[in-house]
Amino acid sequence: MSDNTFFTFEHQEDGIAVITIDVPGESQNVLKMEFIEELEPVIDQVKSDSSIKGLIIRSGKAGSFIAGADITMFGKANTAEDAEKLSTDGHRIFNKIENLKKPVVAAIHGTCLGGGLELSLACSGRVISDSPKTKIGLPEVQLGVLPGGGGTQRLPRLVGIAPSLDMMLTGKQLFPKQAKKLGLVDEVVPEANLMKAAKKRVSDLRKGKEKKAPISSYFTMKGIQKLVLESNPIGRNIIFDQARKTVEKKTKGNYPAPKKIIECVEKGMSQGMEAGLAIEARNFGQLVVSPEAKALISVFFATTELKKDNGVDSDAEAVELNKIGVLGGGLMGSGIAYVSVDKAKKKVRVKDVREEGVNGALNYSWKLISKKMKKRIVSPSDARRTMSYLTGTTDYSGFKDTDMVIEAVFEDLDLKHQMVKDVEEHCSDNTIFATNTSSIPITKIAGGAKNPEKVVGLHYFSPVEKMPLVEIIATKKTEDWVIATCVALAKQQGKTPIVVNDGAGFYVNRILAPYINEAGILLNEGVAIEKLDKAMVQAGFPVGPITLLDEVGIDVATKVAPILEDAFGERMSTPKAFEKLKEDDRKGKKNKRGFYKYDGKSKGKEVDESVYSVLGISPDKHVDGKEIAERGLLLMANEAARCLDEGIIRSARDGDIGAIFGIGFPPFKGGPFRYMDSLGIETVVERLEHYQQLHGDRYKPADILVKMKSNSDSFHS
Ligand SMILES: C[C@H](O)CC(=O)SCCNC(=O)CCNC(=O)[C@H](O)C(C)(C)COP(=O)(O)OP(=O)(O)OC[C@H]1O[C@@H](n2cnc3c(N)ncnc32)[C@H](O)[C@@H]1OP(=O)(O)O
Repeated sequence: MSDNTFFTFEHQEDGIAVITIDVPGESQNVLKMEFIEELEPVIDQVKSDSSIKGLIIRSGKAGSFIAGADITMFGKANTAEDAEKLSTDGHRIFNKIENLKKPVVAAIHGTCLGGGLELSLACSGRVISDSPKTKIGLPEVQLGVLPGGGGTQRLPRLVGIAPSLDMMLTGKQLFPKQAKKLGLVDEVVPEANLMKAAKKRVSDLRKGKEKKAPISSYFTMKGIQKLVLESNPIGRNIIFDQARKTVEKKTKGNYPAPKKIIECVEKGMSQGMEAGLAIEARNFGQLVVSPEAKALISVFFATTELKKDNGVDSDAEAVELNKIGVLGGGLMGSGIAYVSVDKAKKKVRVKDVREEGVNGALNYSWKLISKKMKKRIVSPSDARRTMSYLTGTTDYSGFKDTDMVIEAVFEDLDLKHQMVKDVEEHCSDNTIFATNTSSIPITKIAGGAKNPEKVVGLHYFSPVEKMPLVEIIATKKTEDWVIATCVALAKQQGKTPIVVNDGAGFYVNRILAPYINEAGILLNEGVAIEKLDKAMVQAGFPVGPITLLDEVGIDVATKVAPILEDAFGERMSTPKAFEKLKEDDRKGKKNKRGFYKYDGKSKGKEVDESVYSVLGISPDKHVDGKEIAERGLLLMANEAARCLDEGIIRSARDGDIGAIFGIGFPPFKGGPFRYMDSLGIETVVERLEHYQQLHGDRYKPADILVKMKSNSDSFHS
């Protein structure tokens, strides 16, 4: 047995050699350059040593095969050529593995992502554990780069062009059974049998019993048609054209990586492996140094940091929550109950004043859980067990032993005060009272509380099961352990939490308001509805501001607006357009009366032109889409800067993540603070002043920006 820094190499008596990867000082195995340098001579040794009949590559870490190339290496590459070399060095060693005339089997348990999967694709066989910890995929696109370890070449050759594009363009991670079905792996076995299965595969490969990986179900199940489509140039062109169209529709040209992935696969399939690898390395190099990749990588590291953050400046510890009460079985309450039972595995008791409300909440969870059951992500017995955590009531029975109660009732201060009183009466003195209000300051809700130190805001976004952010709002009195407990719960619910201080609109709604208001002002000036939406979608938001208003509800927005106007004055005043539409009983999608038509007759999305007559305008004003986008982005960023200055958010990092995960701020810009940094604070101030002269003081640059401009500062180092 020989020891290396990154792995041990063991030549066993049965003639099989085993490499056990265990990168020191890391919880996940990651591929570093030094690892490649260490591995190369060992592969040469395997090749030349005739007593070695086959090789198994496995991990020595629990729950992590290999999480990919070490992403920190990307930041150290100063030029595209530096980054290209990372890829070509990887290619050299992976080619050596592929070209060994001996079987090499990857024994995979735990995360097998990016470069980790690419290493295993260079092997002649792959066996994986059936553990829920085992996930397999090429997530590089989410970092703004592409699989640079041969993935764009080996994956399509193994599973087919269309399925490989699907994996690489979405970055999706597959569970073991899905990977097997796709033909990506040969065998799924219990973790305890992994090495036994790997050895058997080596032996079978030696005997020629298993020359090839099983044919992907993509070919076997969907039939010969697809095989024909992929095996001739005309058919392949159809697939690539379709992929390009889908990518363009989704990315609006804002993300360069997907296009380059398609190019790599296309060239590789038509010009051969060598040419494919060359273009892969070149494209990888260019992407690594692109501003989009830098922004997306910053989002990855910010999210990773937040996983370890307890949300407070002290070392306060979260208390264990055994049972959670949820007040209100509406959309938000149902969603909160679902993530609490299904993800956080907590006992949950839902209370609603109406029986139908309780049933609605239980059904909501059941629908989502049975969907997972149908997809075989959970077994029927697991699904039943999860549902058994969830119970309902129309009174406070079963609330005495709740450790936390989350209220999700109407946005009415008196009602919230009643909830606080009820919880004090029916629960214990230690029960945390969390409110899911999106607009009422938490300090006001805590006003009449006996234990205001246990009152906290827990602001989820709709739909709860999909939206990744939770805003945790602390008042001056909220105790640190209460905040730390909410942070821990949100993480268990699969969310990324940011802790903010109490203030009108908290953080997310506060920065959203001027952006939405600007759309209202432009609309009132005669800019067409679809133009406003298109400009922001083109800029990288998932939906435009007007569509968002229809989704959230014009009534809801106009309820939050006066709170913000009271707190911040004229710069937040509600545009006349929204008031007029509210008077016209337009609530948006929910009452099928909004900016768009919801009559079921319109083809696609159609503007409800009657909005213009309600507003007394004709939509013929021309404002360039780029200007619309810049105005919205600058107003949002300017307000974000004020939030940082006032201590509403704890850091620029939290502000970036809050905006991306809560609003859909374009991830390729890295969040409002990275956006301002990338423009340069001087430019931000100049652009705001330019619009201030044209449109008034709502564009006045935040004090912090003016200060930063004179010191040539940036938010992130
Ligand atoms: C050439 C190639 O094609 C290019 C590539 O391979 S690019 C990389 C592709 N891989 C990825 O994108 C995976 C990124 N990692 C993840 O998604 C998640 O970390 C994970 C699912 C692997 C594990 O998640 P989780 O268990 O919650 O652990 P998490 O807290 O995120 O990570 C643990 C540690 O591993 C680090 N880490 C994980 N993957 C890493 C990577 N690829 N590079 C560097 N560090 C990584 C994290 O930064 C964190 O470090 P820390 O403890 O010092 O803060």
